Amino acid sequence: MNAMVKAEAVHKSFGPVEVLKGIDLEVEPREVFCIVGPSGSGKSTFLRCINHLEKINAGRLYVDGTLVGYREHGDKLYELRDREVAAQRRDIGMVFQRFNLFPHMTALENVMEAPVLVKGEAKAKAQERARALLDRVGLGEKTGSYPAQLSGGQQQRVAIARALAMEPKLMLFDEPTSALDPELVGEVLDVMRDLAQDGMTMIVVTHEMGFAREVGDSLVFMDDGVVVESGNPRDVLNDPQHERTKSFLSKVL
Ligand SMILES: Nc1ncnc2c1ncn2[C@@H]1O[C@H](COP(=O)(O)OP(=O)(O)OP(=O)(O)O)[C@@H](O)[C@H]1O
Repeated sequence: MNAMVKAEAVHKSFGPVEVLKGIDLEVEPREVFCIVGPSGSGKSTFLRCINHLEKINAGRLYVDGTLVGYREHGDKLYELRDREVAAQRRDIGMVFQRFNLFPHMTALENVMEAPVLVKGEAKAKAQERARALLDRVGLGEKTGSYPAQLSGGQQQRVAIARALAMEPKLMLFDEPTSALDPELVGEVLDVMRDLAQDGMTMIVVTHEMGFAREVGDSLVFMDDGVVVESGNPRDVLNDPQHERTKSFLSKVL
């Protein structure tokens, strides 16, 4: 079986600044793969490369065995057309730190939007699934609410339902709880835990070490654009081997 994500010597620079300096990793299907590390270490940039929001400069990045953003011919790479990129992106759901919901649409409309617009799904069918998804994230009573009428935790749960509406095979979470008031963090982590139990493949950039320890199958510690250390989350968090990991964890644990 293909790895769900495979990174081989992935490099990414912004102008002269090299942010990813050769990332190698593999995420297996159904795995909850956590990425931790200090601010500026390149965690978000790596997720954004998987989801076509950034283009890598060197190396290879695969999702489910398919090269991201390029077609390989011999040892040459050709950029994909927009249509092909859009098709690849459909398989990937992304949840950001800020919920990015459409403010003028209800929770239900936010969740239905992409299946109708992007996949051309019939409205009635999209609506039915959107209701079921909102129910699943505990918001069955809030389908008619606008984002401004919802708490941060509720908005983030709508954002998760919206990503799930496209039936992705991979979910990317970029610090999904770090913009929330502390009392709202748990409700979002509960939804993520539920997704993990359902077998969703998830890459989670997080500072929630409790979640990583409990729910994570693998964890990498990134610093300064490289993977410094990786392994089972319990092992890495309880007994870090590298000085940089030890120093970071001593500040956050
Ligand atoms: N579009 C961009 N243009 C220029 N520099 C960028 C761009 N995006 C990110 N960077 C830089 O890349 C570096 C890594 O940023 P990134 O957001 O990936 O780190 P991070 O580990 O996710 O940090 P944080 O935990 O603060 O979100 C930072 O120095 C950032 O300023």
